[in-house]
Amino acid sequence: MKTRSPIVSVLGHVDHGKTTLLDHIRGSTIASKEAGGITQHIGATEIPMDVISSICGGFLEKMNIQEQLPGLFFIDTPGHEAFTTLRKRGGSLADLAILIMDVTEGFKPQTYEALNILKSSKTPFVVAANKIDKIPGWNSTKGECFSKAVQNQHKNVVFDLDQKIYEIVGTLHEEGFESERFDRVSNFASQITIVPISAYTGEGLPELLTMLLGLAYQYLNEQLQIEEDAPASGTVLEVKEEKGLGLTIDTILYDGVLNKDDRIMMLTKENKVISTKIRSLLKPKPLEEIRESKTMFEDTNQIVAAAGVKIVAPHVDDVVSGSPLKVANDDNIRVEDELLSEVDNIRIQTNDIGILVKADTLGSLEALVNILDSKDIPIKSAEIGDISRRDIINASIMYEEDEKYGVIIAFNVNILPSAEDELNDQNIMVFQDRVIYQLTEDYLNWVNSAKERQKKAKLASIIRPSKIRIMPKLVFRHSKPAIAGVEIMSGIIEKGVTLINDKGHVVGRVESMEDNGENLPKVSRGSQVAMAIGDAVFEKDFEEGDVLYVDMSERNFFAINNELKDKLLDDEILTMEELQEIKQETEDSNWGVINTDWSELDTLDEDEYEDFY
Ligand SMILES: Nc1nc2c(ncn2[C@@H]2O[C@H](COP(=O)(O)OP(=O)(O)OP(=O)(O)O)[C@@H](O)[C@H]2O)c(=O)[nH]1
Repeated sequence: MKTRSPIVSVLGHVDHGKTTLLDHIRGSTIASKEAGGITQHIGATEIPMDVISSICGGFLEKMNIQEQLPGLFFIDTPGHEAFTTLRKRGGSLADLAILIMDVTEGFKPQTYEALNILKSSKTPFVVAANKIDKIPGWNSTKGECFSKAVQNQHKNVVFDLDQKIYEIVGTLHEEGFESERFDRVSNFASQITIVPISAYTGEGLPELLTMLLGLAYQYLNEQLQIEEDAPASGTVLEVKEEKGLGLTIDTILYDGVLNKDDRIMMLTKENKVISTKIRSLLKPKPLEEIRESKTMFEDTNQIVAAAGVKIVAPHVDDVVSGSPLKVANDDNIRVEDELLSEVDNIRIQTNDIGILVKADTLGSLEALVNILDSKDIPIKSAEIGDISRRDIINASIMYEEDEKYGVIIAFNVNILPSAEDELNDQNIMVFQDRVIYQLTEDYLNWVNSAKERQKKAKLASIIRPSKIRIMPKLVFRHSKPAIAGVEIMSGIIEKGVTLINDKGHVVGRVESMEDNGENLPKVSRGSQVAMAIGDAVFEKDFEEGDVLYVDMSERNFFAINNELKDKLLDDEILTMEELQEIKQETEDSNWGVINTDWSELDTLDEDEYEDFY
């Protein structure tokens, strides 16, 4: 057994300083070469303990931390959001995390997202409140520990910083975490530590690294014990083409040992297990040698966790980023089962009806599905890979079931050209964003605004009460259609409505209304227009001087009562009452008496809705 370095990932919003922090940590360690320097891995950087001790000065002793760990192993997060969701068996690939934020900006969408991911993967983390040197009046000293640097500041500057820290404490509290500035933490087991730093000047880095080590000692004892000669386990970061080498797999090993002649198993985008034999194991060359030889990598025969390694092997085209990687030299079936059970672990509950989800890696798919689940958004299918024509067709089938599920939520994937064409022909929505949590928000906002739009459309289609009078001596045409001069006596009348007389008989449908040669779609009280009434015959269906009412169904009547009544004018209300009287006398003595709630209308399907109108 040996203790490996804890794997640390740096998460945070765009531009809040992830790269600068990692660069600074690397930079300071390169500078302190005599202390042993760093090991550059594929996709990661390892800082040995003696280097950390030299950066942290007396802090480690002060914290009473024994030097038991080989160092800290930082995954190179920047520019690759999917890293935030890399997983290993039973949780996140990272054992520890730094949640970094710009102290002058506080929480931003990706900060919330990172926090959610840390919460759901239960990864212990430290908050780095970065860019303290940007606080107006801050007096920087390169590489200084925060505890000393803060003594060099004017009291107003310290006050400013504290205000900002307390805002972060407040937001963390709302998100379910108790936290404090590291030097005021009373209980390390229940409070998250916040370390003010500048990734730029290096201020506060000693404390940041010390706090990480503190977390490692507190939480990670067993997790870090590995068997040095056990077959390796790892997580695939990326499959990528490398000049002269073909397809290679960048992998982080978190357990065991990988040998050059090992056979390995990984998962494909289709969740199938592939088995392949390693051709070569590569690690980065030291910087000076890269300059001389221009080749970036060197061969190695064996590599022990924790480590980042580039693997050259055939048949790896379909391997998915985030896939587990395992050595399978003898008991292939067992290893295959283990891999498949990892996929099952990503518990994706699918429904008959729901949205489609696409993501680039197993980890990001899992994170996305978890967030959608927590918001009770049903998922029809969740898959890795670009959006294909088949996805668009499947989403359009869902659209037929329910408009709000005719949707694809996609993280870090592209729309294939053939799918673009199909998409143009369909009504479905594709949501794409680099922030997982933003995708869910956008989708929910869209669903809500669609509901609002539907409601507005329903309101707009309610027929309003209105009555008209056929003016004497102004019947211009007797039939097909009958055309007469009319006066609008109440309400607003729209083209297309049906008119009835005071005996409840249908007179005809308003085909058009005209005034001074102008065609009018709707006309309001007091106007006089020439009205064409289809199917009506003068002196059979209506006479000069007749008062005619706009006809409506009983449900429309209730809809007005429930939704529009306070918007009606007195004369319109009167017209409603007159219409009700006519209906009660001619159709049903209870017409318009038993009210049905409008909200029921929201649950009507299309046919019922048509019926209603
Ligand atoms: N003043 C100051 N600027 C900083 C500090 N840390 C980072 N910056 C600047 O902020 C900008 C963004 O920093 P990055 O390190 O690239 O941020 P990032 O989080 O890696 O950004 P992405 O990789 O795009 O997500 C750069 O211009 C940095 O120089 C800091 O402590 N102080």
